[in-house]
Amino acid sequence: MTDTRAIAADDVGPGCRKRDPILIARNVTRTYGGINAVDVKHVEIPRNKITALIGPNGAGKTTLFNLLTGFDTPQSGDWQFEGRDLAGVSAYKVARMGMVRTFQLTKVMGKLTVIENMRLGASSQPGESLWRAFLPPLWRGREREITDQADVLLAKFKLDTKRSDYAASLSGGQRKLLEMARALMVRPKLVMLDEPMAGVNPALTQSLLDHIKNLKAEGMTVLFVEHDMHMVRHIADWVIVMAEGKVVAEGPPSEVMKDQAVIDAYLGAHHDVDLGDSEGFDKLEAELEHDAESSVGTGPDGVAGRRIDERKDQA
Ligand SMILES: Nc1ncnc2c1ncn2[C@@H]1O[C@H](COP(=O)(O)OP(=O)(O)OP(=O)(O)O)[C@@H](O)[C@H]1O
Repeated sequence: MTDTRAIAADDVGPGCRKRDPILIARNVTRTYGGINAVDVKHVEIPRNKITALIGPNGAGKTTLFNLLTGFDTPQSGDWQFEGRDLAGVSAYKVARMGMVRTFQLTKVMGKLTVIENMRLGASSQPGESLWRAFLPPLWRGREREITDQADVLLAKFKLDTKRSDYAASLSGGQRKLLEMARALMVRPKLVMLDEPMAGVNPALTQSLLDHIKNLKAEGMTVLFVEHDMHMVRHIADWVIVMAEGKVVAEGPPSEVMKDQAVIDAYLGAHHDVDLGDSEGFDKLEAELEHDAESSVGTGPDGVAGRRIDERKDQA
């Protein structure tokens, strides 16, 4: 059933409190030379919603992703994921705690096969524990589990036919799918996608959109950076806008696109972005309505291979 309760806990605006935040960040700053790449006083990401992080080039979106996921270190600030402090926690551990991210330029390993890439994404590898290494039945069992989970995901992302191909042979869009599928190997709670649609051909765009919507349908939270405003309007429940390192606006997509601070932020750097036009958006809606590929609501096994009854137990 769709959750129609308000996302914000108080007045909607930059830095507003959420009814049920999964991630809370305070006073996070990062400077490069004299530039304030990120200067975020307070931001909260709502649980089990799709939040778009938008803003003109150089606004600090990717830097904020890097800081929150342990790929970069801020000058100041603290942030909690599911109530646990993450400042100083390595990227590897952040992912194992259930917060994963993908990159603007995909980081799949070209010289490994698709299935090998998937296996690398698993939360614990058989070789990681010394005593397990001395007990072959234990690590063989875990290896089988990892491979089975990877195969389920590859089938869902329609990459199963590419299983033994080198990742380098995939198209840009397929690499994005592989990176997303690999991120799901840790059965995350929060999935952060940096420009998931960039460089993806129109045939795969619909499939990617569906996968993002499926993540939410299966109980996950999504935070994504995107420049395509029609995509944002189509799938986001909430939009956070950054400019010059700060959060300058946030709210539901239809409201945010009308916000003067957002229009001003974009007019400086992004003349080509059409924030108000709904024609393209309506066309996209119509196309997706007839999208036979849509897999929202598929069977008891979700995209992440976690059974729906299992997720209900955790709720
Ligand atoms: N490694 C770095 N060294 C120096 N400056 C950097 C570095 N990374 C980011 N910056 C600067 O920090 C600011 C924020 O950059 P960032 O890439 O986070 O913006 P963005 O909103 O993700 O932009 P885009 O939409 O173009 O990806 C920019 O002024 C950028 O030049």
